[in-house]
Amino acid sequence: MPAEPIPALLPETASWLRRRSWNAADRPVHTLPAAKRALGPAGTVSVVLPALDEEATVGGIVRVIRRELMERLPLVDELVVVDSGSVDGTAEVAAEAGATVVHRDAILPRLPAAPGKGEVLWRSLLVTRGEIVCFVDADLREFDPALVSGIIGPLLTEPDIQLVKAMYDRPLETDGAVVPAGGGRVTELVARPLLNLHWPELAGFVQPLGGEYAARRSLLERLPFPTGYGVELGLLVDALETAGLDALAQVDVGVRHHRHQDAQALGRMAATIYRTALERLDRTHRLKASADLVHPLLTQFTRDPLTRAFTAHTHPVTGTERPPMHTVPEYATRR
Ligand SMILES: O=c1ccn([C@@H]2O[C@H](COP(=O)(O)OP(=O)(O)O)[C@@H](O)[C@H]2O)c(=O)[nH]1
Ligand SMILES: O=C(O)[C@@H](COP(=O)(O)O)O[C@H]1O[C@H](CO)[C@@H](O)[C@H](O)[C@H]1O
Repeated sequence: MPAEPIPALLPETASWLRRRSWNAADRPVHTLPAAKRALGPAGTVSVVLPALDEEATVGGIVRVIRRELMERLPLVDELVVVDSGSVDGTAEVAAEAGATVVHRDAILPRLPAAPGKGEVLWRSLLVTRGEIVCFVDADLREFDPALVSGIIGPLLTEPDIQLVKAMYDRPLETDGAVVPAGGGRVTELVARPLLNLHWPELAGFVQPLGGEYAARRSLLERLPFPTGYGVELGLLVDALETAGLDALAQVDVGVRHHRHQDAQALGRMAATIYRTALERLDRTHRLKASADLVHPLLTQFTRDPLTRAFTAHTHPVTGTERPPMHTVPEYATRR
């Protein structure tokens, strides 16, 4: 029995992985201010933290960005926390740490704010000035400034790049227990399968739902923003359709520690993401009538223990099924 051929990524996705998947160390942070200066106004950078009840973590993130990427190295020009309707001390803590804090209701008041992360990311474009906009979640712990400088780097040095996603290990850390690479549950169970089957060009993204990504304002201002948790999948798919795969990139920035929601909350997130995907499948006519026209491969990533690089593993997604048993002749004569 000949061995089944090992399935592989789409050629353009494999090529993309070789040319557009980097490490933060590829662009040492001390070299970036010169690249920024050379760009002039096109090199201005705004960092935006969407924050809903993040008083426990937002201050630490703001302080590190200010100290490392505004004071020690002039990389970031403005640091804005958009308060998404917090009822805790998020606004006070963020302001005390040195961020500009804007409440979502103060932005475009003629349009009442919808609940959700995407809503505040969208509104942030109205109250920031940078030509490069970098989104960072406000629930991160042990925040490493490379999560910002790593994804800004390509936008300061590669004119053709328009959007850069961070990639990182995502340990699942709950109640003192740590499951290495256990995080990104909606990514692994919903988003990655959806993207692989319907947008296989994007199968090379290690963290398609990651909350740390940077993009040129000239791209972001042309894209719709799903107002809830569909924003990451929506922006990634729409950036592919608008700018093309070669305008997208990802950078390995190490590890990301964040607060984890429970399974019921992630179920609501998954439903929103699935709906966001369905709307785009319909909009771009990718929703194939026949199931055998979806791309039948799933590519997952693990970090190689020796090279420490993310390594792709591609698996077939079988869609075969058997006919109703009553149509099988032997069934009628069975004893
Ligand atoms: O309605 C919302 C929901 C979330 N967030 C922020 O968006 C980021 C990511 O949200 P969350 O941590 O809930 O998502 P997870 O990382 O658990 O998927 C965090 O900074 C949240 O404070 C927000 O601003 N408004
Ligand atoms: O990637 C995921 O599966 C979810 C949940 O992560 P965990 O399972 O709690 O580590 O987290 C992401 O998804 C959200 C929706 O796109 C983003 O808004 C978050 O920034 C991101 O952390």
